[in-house]
Amino acid sequence: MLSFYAPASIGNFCVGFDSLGAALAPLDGSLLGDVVHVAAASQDQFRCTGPYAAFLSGPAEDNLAYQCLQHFREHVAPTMPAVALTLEKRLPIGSGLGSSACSVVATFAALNAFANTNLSQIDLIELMADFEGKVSGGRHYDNITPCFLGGLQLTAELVPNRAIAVPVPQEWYYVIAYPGFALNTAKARAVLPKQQTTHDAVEFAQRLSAYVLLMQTGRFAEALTLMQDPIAEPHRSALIAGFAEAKIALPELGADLVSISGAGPTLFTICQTLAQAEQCQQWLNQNYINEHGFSHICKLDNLGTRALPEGV
Ligand SMILES: Nc1ncnc2c1ncn2[C@@H]1O[C@H](COP(=O)(O)OP(=O)(O)OP(=O)(O)O)[C@@H](O)[C@H]1O
Ligand SMILES: N[C@@H](CCO)C(=O)O
Repeated sequence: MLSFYAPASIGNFCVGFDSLGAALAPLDGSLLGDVVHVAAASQDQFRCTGPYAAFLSGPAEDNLAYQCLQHFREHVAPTMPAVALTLEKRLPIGSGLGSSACSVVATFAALNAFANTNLSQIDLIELMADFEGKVSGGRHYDNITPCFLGGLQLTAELVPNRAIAVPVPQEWYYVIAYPGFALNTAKARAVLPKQQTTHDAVEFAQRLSAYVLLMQTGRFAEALTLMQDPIAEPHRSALIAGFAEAKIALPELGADLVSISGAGPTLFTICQTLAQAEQCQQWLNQNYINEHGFSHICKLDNLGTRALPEGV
């Protein structure tokens, strides 16, 4: 049996709407992402298990992982032997942590390995983005590529190989807090303005290009000062109960940045020390998350999607 883990990710990474994303690795070593198991079988079978499987209790046809299996069988590897595919759904749906991307990426990575198809990086990313785009109300790569490749990725159709890794400082800690309620990505995209003024478009390009160049040259403190999101945050914060309060409270506890992870409602902070990250996490546990929510202090996951040793 093959088992593939695909990590959660922060879409947009504040400055790069639809263009920048980072994969997450909790400090405590827990698996914050989905796992897909593939084993040989007498005929194709699909199962969804795990803590969030109950939120995908409809027919298999509605599950992205099953749709990816069907597509792979019909269009990529028709001669692949029959498989039993199990999605271990470990991330909440509509979380802003790239939950749908995790299922899609883990499934295609596992099937690509099982069938020895050796698809190129571009072909795999394109397949993954097709399926992510089906449910999220727009085609974007900023969960798919960090989830697949790890690290912080500048990612778009026009980027060579769809992704370029951007360096990050070792010192940054990322506190993520999922408040315990869902926000559908398509709904969070629908509240955004359909057009930007020339001034706003130019400013977005200036901010993102300066940010990436500063990160690339190790000028991390200056890069951090550019982390603002005029594109999505002003329109989405009203959809996320408690976000405005957190944006005020957390900088006083040492957060250098408070922003929305992907389409929300998960929030993330950047802190320079573990002590500051712990203070922010404590505040978020007390003030932002309900009984269904959770928080983690993370570093970036530099491995991306990978095979797990048997028995994990
Ligand atoms: N395996 C799956 N994982 C997640 N969502 C799935 C899956 N299969 C089907 N879906 C459906 O896809 C939709 C995903 O919604 P949405 O894009 O808001 O979630 P998300 O991926 O968690 O968001 P985000 O990318 O902001 O983290 C839901 O309607 C959900 O029912
Ligand atoms: N870039 C996407 C990420 C979705 O998680 C958005 O903000 O809509």
